[in-house]
Amino acid sequence: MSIAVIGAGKWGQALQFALSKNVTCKITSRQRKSLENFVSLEEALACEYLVFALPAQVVRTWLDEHFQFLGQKILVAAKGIEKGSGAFLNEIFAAYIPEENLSFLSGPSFASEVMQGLPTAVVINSSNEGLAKEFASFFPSFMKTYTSNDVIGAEVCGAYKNVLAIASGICDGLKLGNNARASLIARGLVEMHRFGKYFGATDETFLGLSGAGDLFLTASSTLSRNYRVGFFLAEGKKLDAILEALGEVAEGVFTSEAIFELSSKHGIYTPIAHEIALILKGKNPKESVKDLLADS
Ligand SMILES: NC(=O)C1=CN([C@@H]2O[C@H](COP(=O)(O)OP(=O)(O)OC[C@H]3O[C@@H](n4cnc5c(N)ncnc54)[C@H](OP(=O)(O)O)[C@@H]3O)[C@@H](O)[C@H]2O)C=CC1
Ligand SMILES: O=C(CO)COP(=O)(O)O
Repeated sequence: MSIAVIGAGKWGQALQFALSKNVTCKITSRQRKSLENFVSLEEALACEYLVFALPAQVVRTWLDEHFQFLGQKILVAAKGIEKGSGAFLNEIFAAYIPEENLSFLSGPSFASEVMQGLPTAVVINSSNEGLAKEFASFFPSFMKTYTSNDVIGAEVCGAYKNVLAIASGICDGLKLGNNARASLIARGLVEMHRFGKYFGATDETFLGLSGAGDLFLTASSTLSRNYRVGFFLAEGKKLDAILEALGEVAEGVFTSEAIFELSSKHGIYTPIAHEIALILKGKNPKESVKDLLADS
């Protein structure tokens, strides 16, 4: 079998590290990197299995410009909802790849801890159970893999938790305390569930690794890029400067806009995500706290 990771960022490198414990895993990226088994894009695309670790917002353009379906089996490792269109990643990929060849990775998984071989549990989500189990079999023993057929739920959880992580970072940056952060995360889980159910997600996904697990991880750790964006926003730093200094993607910034658009269009009550979108547009975080506390 042959497998390649597309996108040699933090997550792509971590996934290659993990997969290489069991199989020879190639990797390719826009900029050449001195990594073992770094190959050309053409060689990567010729592999039977592909793992996409590109930022969600660039996926559609990348597929348009580079992808040719040759029967490859796909694991999408990105987390986000496309701003502008409000498209989930399964919708974007479905335009290029048959559903039975598509799977999606979710769950609490910081790249930096995977790179240390620390115990991690993830979920591989697909309508094709056999495909999910195939990809699950490639992962090493320190990564416990579950499978699920709730693709929508996994995608909503992976994307929405990034927005809630920004909210949690703001909470801590404003020094609002542990009560406030716990309440915010709990109410955020309710809101994420409400949003996901509207699009057909399954209840238990939100109580598992994809939902509560990834939310608890990302909303309570400075390892999260999204949490750090929120923390620095609360300190009064400008978003552009924060992202420049971060040097890595913070998907919640873009997914926040997508959720704002989708919730407004479909009339879904998502007050926390709504306030994060307003804060990212310049609203004073302290005003958002007052408005959330006043919200009935
Ligand atoms: N980091 C983590 O802990 C985790 C991240 N994820 C998700 O994985 C995805 C990638 O995140 P991560 O790897 O951390 O991000 P990074 O910012 O570390 O890396 C982004 C990667 O995407 C590539 N890239 C960026 N823009 C383009 C473009 N326009 N065309 C082609 N390639 C592009 C870059 O290529 P190059 O370097 O060659 O320029 C880089 O390799 C995100 O959706 C994230 O939410 C999921 C779980 C954990
Ligand atoms: O998705 C992640 C952990 O599961 C990574 O979160 P950040 O993108 O906020 O760093």
